[in-house]
Amino acid sequence: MLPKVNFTKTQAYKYLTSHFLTLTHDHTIKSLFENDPDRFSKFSITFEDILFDYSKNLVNAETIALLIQLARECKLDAAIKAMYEGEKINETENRSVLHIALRNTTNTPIYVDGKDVMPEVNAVLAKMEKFCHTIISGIWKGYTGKAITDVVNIGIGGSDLGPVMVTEALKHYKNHLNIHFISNVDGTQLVETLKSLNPETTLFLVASKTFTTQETMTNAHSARNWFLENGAKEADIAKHFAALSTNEKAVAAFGIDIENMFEFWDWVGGRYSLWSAIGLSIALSIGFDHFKQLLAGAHATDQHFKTTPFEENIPVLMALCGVWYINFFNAETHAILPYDQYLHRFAAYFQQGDMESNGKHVDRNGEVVYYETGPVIWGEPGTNGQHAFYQLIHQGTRIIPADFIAPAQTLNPVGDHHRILLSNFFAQTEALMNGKSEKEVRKELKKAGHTDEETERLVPFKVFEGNRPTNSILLKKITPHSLGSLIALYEHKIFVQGIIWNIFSFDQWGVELGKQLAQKIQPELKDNSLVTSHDSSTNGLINQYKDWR
Ligand SMILES: O=P(O)(O)OC[C@H]1O[C@](O)(CO)[C@@H](O)[C@@H]1O
Repeated sequence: MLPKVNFTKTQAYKYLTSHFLTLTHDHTIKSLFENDPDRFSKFSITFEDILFDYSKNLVNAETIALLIQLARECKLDAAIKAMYEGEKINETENRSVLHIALRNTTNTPIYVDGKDVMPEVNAVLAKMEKFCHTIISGIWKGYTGKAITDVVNIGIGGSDLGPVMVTEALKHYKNHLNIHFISNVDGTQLVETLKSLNPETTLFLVASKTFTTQETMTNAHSARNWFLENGAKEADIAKHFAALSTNEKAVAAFGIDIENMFEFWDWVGGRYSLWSAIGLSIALSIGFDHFKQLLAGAHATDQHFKTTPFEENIPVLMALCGVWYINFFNAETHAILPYDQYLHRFAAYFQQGDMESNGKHVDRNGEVVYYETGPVIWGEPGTNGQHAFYQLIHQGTRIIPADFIAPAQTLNPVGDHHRILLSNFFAQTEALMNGKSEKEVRKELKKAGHTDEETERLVPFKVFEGNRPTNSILLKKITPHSLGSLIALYEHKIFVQGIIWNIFSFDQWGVELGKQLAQKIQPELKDNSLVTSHDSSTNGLINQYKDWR
């Protein structure tokens, strides 16, 4: 059982409330640097090939000490232990939460209901490895004797976003196989994807934890129809369809050979499943050795999170800084801004990871909370974001804590590109912190030849308040290992915040209502009869749709 502490009732929260007033009145981030030449070394941590710099936050040593006291009062250490020991901390679904077991490369036993899960984890990994070898090498033949050239992952949510994000992030390491993803039930994605494919050389991976998700099953059935309508027979399905699931019965009912099923378990949350059989498209794309490196990178973070004192623990500090801004500064969103094109789906991935986990308004006692919980997560790769939405981060009315992520080494050295990219990465966090004062603006305008009158007119628009908080995460290079570590840092950050906020981070009841209503509306769309069973807006929209279709 997880501890159930209301963090707003702790001593630390009380202290933080008064500390907030003194710190925000007396300091800016800029002044914190001016007053402490060692600030960077005090507020940054190097872990393997990742430098986490949180010095450009509105925190001092006292803030961090109080936030850590808060974590202790919320019994974070007991919660971490409970997760790592396989306790059923997903209490509303009565499940353990063990994505850490999927990448437990040191193979220490982890027990669920008294049974070590590692033999099963290793058996599936071995099966995946063998499968990857036969597909990538071309030993596996399609129904006309040709090798597989294209792999289509059919899944949605956690059965899509992780594989999409990682295959994109590790594109540099990919082999000859073309990997495609179909997630949306909008037939457009299916039709556009299948257009370029040859059934003789295409492998479909039907990725669904439950194997009941409507979008995925609809797409999987349509893909099977396409396969059969284009020359293949029922008996050929075994050579072209595999399933990644926990639900053997439903996989068999769909007609997929159980030999081609890659299993995982109910203790793997959908949005934490890229490390499981759900990662098969990743392993096929980059090869199994690279996939193992991805797991090893995540395992290294798991060890860091489990064994490092909170003062030096990156996910703990990421989480606590987030709590500081959300619960004391009323920050509503958190931006993830990777200065690396390969990470272009990283923010989208953690939209599900974070928002499906911590988008909760009921605490672990079943009480409605009166404090803020999970932030809105958003972001795009820099420098594209700079030319789109950074205006609001620099000069808008809201506080937007942001993570800036960049690799020191590029995988694609071309001319001066990487130097330009990284100079922007460094410049942005500096600009957000320092801003530009009236005095500086005046000097600049005068130097540019503006009259006194013009200068005074323009000054207010050109001032940057600064004092906008950021984390910088500098990686040596994007590798399967470093990416694995980075993803796991964010996963554990989400866990820590869920513990502080006293919410259950591993269920997702909030996605059910819309699904239920869609099931109810679906039969109403069959014919053209007038619909009157809903509110007037929903009726009006449905009836107009019927009129126009
Ligand atoms: O893998 P499944 O069972 O098809 O579920 C897909 C997704 O649907 C959800 O249950 C709800 O969106 C996610 O948590 C999950 O990742």
